[in-house]
Amino acid sequence: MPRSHYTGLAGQSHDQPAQAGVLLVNLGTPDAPTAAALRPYLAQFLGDPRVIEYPRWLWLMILHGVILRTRPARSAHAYASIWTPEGSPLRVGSEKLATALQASLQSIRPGPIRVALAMRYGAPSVRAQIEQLQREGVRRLLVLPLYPQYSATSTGSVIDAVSDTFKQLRWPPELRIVNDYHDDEGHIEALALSIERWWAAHGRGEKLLLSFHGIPQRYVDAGDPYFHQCQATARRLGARLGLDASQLIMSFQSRVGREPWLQPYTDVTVQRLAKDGVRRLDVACPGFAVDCVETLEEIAMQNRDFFTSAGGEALRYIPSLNDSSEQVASLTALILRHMQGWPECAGHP
Ligand SMILES: C=CC1=C(C)c2cc3[nH]c(cc4nc(cc5[nH]c(cc1n2)c(C)c5CCC(=O)O)C(CCC(=O)O)=C4C)c(C)c3C=C
Ligand SMILES: [Fe+2]
Ligand SMILES: [Fe+2]
Repeated sequence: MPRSHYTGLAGQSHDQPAQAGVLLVNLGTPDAPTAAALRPYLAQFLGDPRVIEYPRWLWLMILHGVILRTRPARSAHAYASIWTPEGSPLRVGSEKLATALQASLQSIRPGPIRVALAMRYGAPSVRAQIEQLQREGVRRLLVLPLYPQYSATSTGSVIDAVSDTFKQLRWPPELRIVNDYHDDEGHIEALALSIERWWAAHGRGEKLLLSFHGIPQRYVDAGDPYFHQCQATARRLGARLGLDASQLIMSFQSRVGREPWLQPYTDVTVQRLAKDGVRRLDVACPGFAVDCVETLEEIAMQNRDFFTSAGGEALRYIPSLNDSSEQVASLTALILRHMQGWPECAGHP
């Protein structure tokens, strides 16, 4: 008999109690802060047509012929400066968040909700984790991409990975996917509380800069709602913190390549603020659920240096929500709300 095309669970009892599962998905990260580990990671990430919308064959030639010869070594340097004894901050932080959410859901709905974590690029893959959840009896699945703002390059690509997996399953679970949570009440409150907690411990700077990951302007022109959602998050967070337009600034970081990305750029903005006389600048990155190379190196090191070199005194980075009690509470509520109507999750917390 030929091996079946579809992944099933041969031999598994079909009457085990149904479970609900939550699959958290973050971007992924290299296995080590070395050029050798960066190369396959960047090849998969930058080879994703959702991330680079460019004529396919031409881009693959540039990627493999030019970019993967130079960028891995440069990126490895950035990763080396933030690597921890436990590994990459993005992996460690995402795993801690998953563990904390499992415990939190367990205390409210003992038994039927399982939490797993997948990486869009690298391991554990979306496919491997969905198959694992199925083996554990999950018949209803909520996918929660750890991106508060929807972009086709981030959330859209997670949806691709889930869709590709589902095509291969003999008996896929019932599915829901969180598209974004950029203006979720509980999420805005969690951001505000964590910034206020940080201010209570460290004092307040003159201005608060909210730096989001950038994407090419062309994608927004083509209909990506990302810019609009970043603006909405910034506006709601600013209102909740009682900041006016002169105290709250928004910018976009991590530009790659030559075409225009969303503006204003973070590096240009921090230098302008220093030249305008701002001495103490607070920076938060509400688009990142968990701290990573983009926050810990690009903001807290690179942009801090840009700011002080241009005459500023101190750029203070306010950490992402990570596995804080604020984030665990807001995501627990978000998960239970999205699972409403599923028998495993009946009732309210
Ligand atoms: C070149 C195109 C890129 C697009 C478009 C893009 C969108 C995008 N990215 C994130 C979140 C993260 N990106 C991270 C790292 C990172 N991003 C790009 C490129 C694009 N991102 C590169 C090349 C890298 C690797 C690091 C480097 O070489 O500079 C990370 C951190 C990963 C880590 O391991 O710490 C995150 C998180 C979002 C949310 C997004 C679209 C909205
Ligand atoms: Fe990125
Ligand atoms: Fe970066």
